[in-house]
Amino acid sequence: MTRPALPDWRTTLPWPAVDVHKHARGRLGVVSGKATQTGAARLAARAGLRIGAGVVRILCPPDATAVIAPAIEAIMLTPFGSDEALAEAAANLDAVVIGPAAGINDATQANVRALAGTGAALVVDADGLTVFEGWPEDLFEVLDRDDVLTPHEGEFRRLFPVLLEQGREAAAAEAAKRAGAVVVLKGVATVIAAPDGRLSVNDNGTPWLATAGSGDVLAGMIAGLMAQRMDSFDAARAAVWMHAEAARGFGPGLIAEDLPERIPAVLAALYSQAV
Ligand SMILES: NC(=O)C1=CN([C@@H]2O[C@H](COP(=O)(O)OP(=O)(O)OC[C@H]3O[C@@H](n4cnc5c(N)ncnc54)[C@H](OP(=O)(O)O)[C@@H]3O)[C@@H](O)[C@H]2O)[C@@H](O)CC1
Ligand SMILES: Nc1ncnc2c1ncn2[C@@H]1O[C@H](COP(=O)(O)OP(=O)(O)O)[C@@H](O)[C@H]1O
Repeated sequence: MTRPALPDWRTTLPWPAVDVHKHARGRLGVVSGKATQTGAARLAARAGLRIGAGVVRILCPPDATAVIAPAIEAIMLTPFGSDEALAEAAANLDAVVIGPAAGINDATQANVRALAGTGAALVVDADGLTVFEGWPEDLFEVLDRDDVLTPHEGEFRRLFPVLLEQGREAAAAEAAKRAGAVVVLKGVATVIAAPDGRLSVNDNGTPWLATAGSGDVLAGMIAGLMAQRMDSFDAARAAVWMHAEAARGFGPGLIAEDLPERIPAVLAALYSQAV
């Protein structure tokens, strides 16, 4: 029986070395929303841990601490009370997710800016994108080329109001150039574009992913690979493919909580094909 061709990013997937320790496997942070909106961050954090980041920490507003603490085990928790405190808490992180259920308010904008000033590579999703509707340049000017934006089409239009008229691939390519960052335009066939012109269209999507919180899981998966120092474009391509493969493996009845639990099977299949 012939095996399906391995995805070309497979060779750069981070496998742990024999002498690795948890900090060397990558430190990931996920910014949570307020006390009533913590689920999205917990989904992203769990996905980041499952995909191999060695240490995962949720950074939360102080009021969310009592809600999140009883709902996590391996994941750690640090409260922050201001954007400066957030940047301090993120100082030694390799990658950070901000946006899922973060809140559409000035604090989220300030938090994105503060994180952009740290050494961490960013995945900006959901509210972290929406808060820049009307002034996207304020976001683009603080991004680095290894940061990743993960809009669905609604969020994409908020930052790039007319680009989708060119078609999804051209729109994503132009958006990546304008943003100076990797753009993951989510949808049936997710388009991944880098500011240097690299572009990829994912081919294993499944409508079982159309369920609340699945994008939060994807953000955590991408950032989890970036925390392990995978190139951001490859991390996005790999995570989008594995996210869909996890959903396909589960099938009917899938909810976002199921996705992180399917990641080990997807990773194991990739690993066994490679050895
Ligand atoms: N467990 C949790 O805690 C979860 C928390 N979450 C958090 O909740 C917050 C609000 O989330 P949300 O879904 O209401 O915001 P958002 O996606 O902007 O939708 C607003 C409008 O945008 C549009 N639109 C949406 N999708 C589209 C698409 N693919 N393509 C095109 N258009 C699309 C659509 O407009 P319509 O088409 O209805 O006119 C829709 O009504 C946010 O912080 C999020 O992170 C979620 O992550 C879920 C799990
Ligand atoms: N019909 C579909 N076919 C394939 N993938 C889909 C479909 N609908 C949604 N998805 C995927 O599901 C995820 C939804 O993300 P998002 O809209 O941000 O949801 P949420 O904000 O609830 O987390 C994205 O990865 C998107 O590509």
